[in-house]
Amino acid sequence: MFRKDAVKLGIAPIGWTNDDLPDLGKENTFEQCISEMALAGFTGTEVGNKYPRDTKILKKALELRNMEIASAWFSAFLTTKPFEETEKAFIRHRDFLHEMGAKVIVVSEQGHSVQGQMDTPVFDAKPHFTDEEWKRLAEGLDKLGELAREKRMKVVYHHHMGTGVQTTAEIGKLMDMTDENLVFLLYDTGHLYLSGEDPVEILKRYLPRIKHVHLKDVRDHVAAKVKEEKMSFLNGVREGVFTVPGDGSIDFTGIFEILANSDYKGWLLVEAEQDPAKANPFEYALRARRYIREKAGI
Ligand SMILES: O=C1C[C@@H](O)[C@H](O)[C@@H](O)C1=O
Ligand SMILES: [Co+2]
Repeated sequence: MFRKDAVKLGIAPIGWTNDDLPDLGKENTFEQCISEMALAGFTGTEVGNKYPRDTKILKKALELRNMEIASAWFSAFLTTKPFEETEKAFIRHRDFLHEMGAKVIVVSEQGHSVQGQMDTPVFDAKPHFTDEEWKRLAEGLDKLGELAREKRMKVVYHHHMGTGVQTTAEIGKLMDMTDENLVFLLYDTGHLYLSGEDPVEILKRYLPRIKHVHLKDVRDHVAAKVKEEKMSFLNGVREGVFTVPGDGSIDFTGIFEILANSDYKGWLLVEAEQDPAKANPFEYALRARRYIREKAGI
């Protein structure tokens, strides 16, 4: 059983409006999105591009609904651009999140990433970093980790389909090459399962370094189609490869048990990008909330 004060439940706006596929949910407003999140029983969210960037306005809208900001995605380009470019953008992002009260900063290396390319087959064309790129990535992440620590925050690295840090071996290499006190891991069930990794094994292995969790489920039959038809990551999303926990093929029982019996403290954040015209986001948020109550007892 989870300790009541250990975890908070959040949900990402990506089921309502998808920043990577802006036509998905373009009709859904920021207010509708956060109101439905709160109504479904969540108290936190990540930041989508419809959210106001003025922290006063954003805080007020969230406070009215008893919601808070858990974190927000940051794209790093440590392998392909001068460090200073990533550093400058990171500091702006960090300060915004700090002002909003978040404790973790989601970072993903987007150098050579194919996750945003509409026609690149995600299973065939993921990048592989050279030794030099690994070094730049690890050293850069340590520096971002130090910048986060200045504000008593943590960098949580997001392994991701279509990027250079996707597989078990790549996650292991990143964990080995970075400072365990500066760079932490974001555990995203959907990306691990879709990639063919064992989510339970990764959870057990890196538990002390996991400081943020994305709960995402995968529809097996769509995943098979994405592979066979050489679809891109985004076309896979459009096709419905991801869904909310309990609606796909991942059994979350063991995952919840391991987290509940560990020292994990932080967010469990449902993140299920799919077409809101096919999967009503409010309805799916309610389903996710019910599943978490049944399986995790919270
Ligand atoms: O955390 C995430 C943020 C999204 O932009 C991304 O593409 C999604 O798959 C994800 O896991
Ligand atoms: Co995620």
